[in-house]
Amino acid sequence: MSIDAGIDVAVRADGLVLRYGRKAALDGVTLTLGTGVTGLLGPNGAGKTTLLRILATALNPDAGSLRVLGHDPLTAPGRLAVRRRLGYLPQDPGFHPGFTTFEFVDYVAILKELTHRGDRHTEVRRVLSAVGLDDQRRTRIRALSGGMRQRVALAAALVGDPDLLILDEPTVGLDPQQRMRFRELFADLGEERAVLLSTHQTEDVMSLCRQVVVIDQGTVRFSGTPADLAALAAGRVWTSVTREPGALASWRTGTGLHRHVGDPPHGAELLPPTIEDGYLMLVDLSSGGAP
Ligand SMILES: Nc1ncnc2c1ncn2[C@@H]1O[C@H](COP(=O)(O)OP(=O)(O)OP(=O)(O)O)[C@@H](O)[C@H]1O
Repeated sequence: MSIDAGIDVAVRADGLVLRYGRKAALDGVTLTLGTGVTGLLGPNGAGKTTLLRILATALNPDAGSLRVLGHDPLTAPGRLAVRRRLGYLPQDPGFHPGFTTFEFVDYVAILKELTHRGDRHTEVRRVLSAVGLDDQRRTRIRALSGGMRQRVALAAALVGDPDLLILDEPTVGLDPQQRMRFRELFADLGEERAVLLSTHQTEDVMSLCRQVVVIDQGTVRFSGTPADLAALAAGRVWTSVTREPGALASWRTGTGLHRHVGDPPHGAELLPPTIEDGYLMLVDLSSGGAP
């Protein structure tokens, strides 16, 4: 992909601010996204959906500058150019429950300016097949399970083979087999384009993402590789038979032993850190904590 004046950059955001009333949901977010899958982690209310909506041109920031696919989405022509090359899976896709799966994705394809009926229907079949919904084309959306609806929403985001995919919690509600399938799909998609996905699943980030961005209270707390995120907790994860009240986080695992993240006592039995441990070192646990 060579989108931004020959540079492999899909998104360049600088100092994005978005306020709801007096509360800043984003308080100066700066980030760069290139080809590959980037995971966006953060506690509930951190500003993930707000950021994705701005990148997807559904919301204008109050301050800051933005380039998406080489265009300025804060101008009308720039916004149109971005929308033509963007796939967006919002948290609430606004399904019409009376539509069949095919009708809904076809409707999205019409909005995406696929005007030739035959070509459009071929594209709709392609994306439904990509998400494993060949057999549900004629099923009404109201009759689909939550996980299947999620697949319909992803199919809609894939219409037109976009250069940038913005996915708001795409694996929510999926069973482990489907999650694995989605990971394969995202990894394939990320080979040639930029994919940004927000998630609370740290395993998705570990197994899939080239880059991970952590936001908390509207600011970027970390940007780097998943391995670098895990490394933040190196030497700070340990196990013992008893609970440690002084740890940042401490829980009894299925083996009966306790796992702790924080400052280990002298002589503690250290464990290799996961990205969840690194994440716990970053976010303010009093604000909610879970990724
Ligand atoms: N339309 C709105 N009006 C007022 N406040 C809002 C609105 N949308 C979001 N907020 C607030 O902005 C902050 C960021 O919300 P956002 O939905 O971006 O967080 P998030 O990281 O996506 O959370 P989650 O993980 O729970 O989906 C939260 O404090 C939220 O309450």
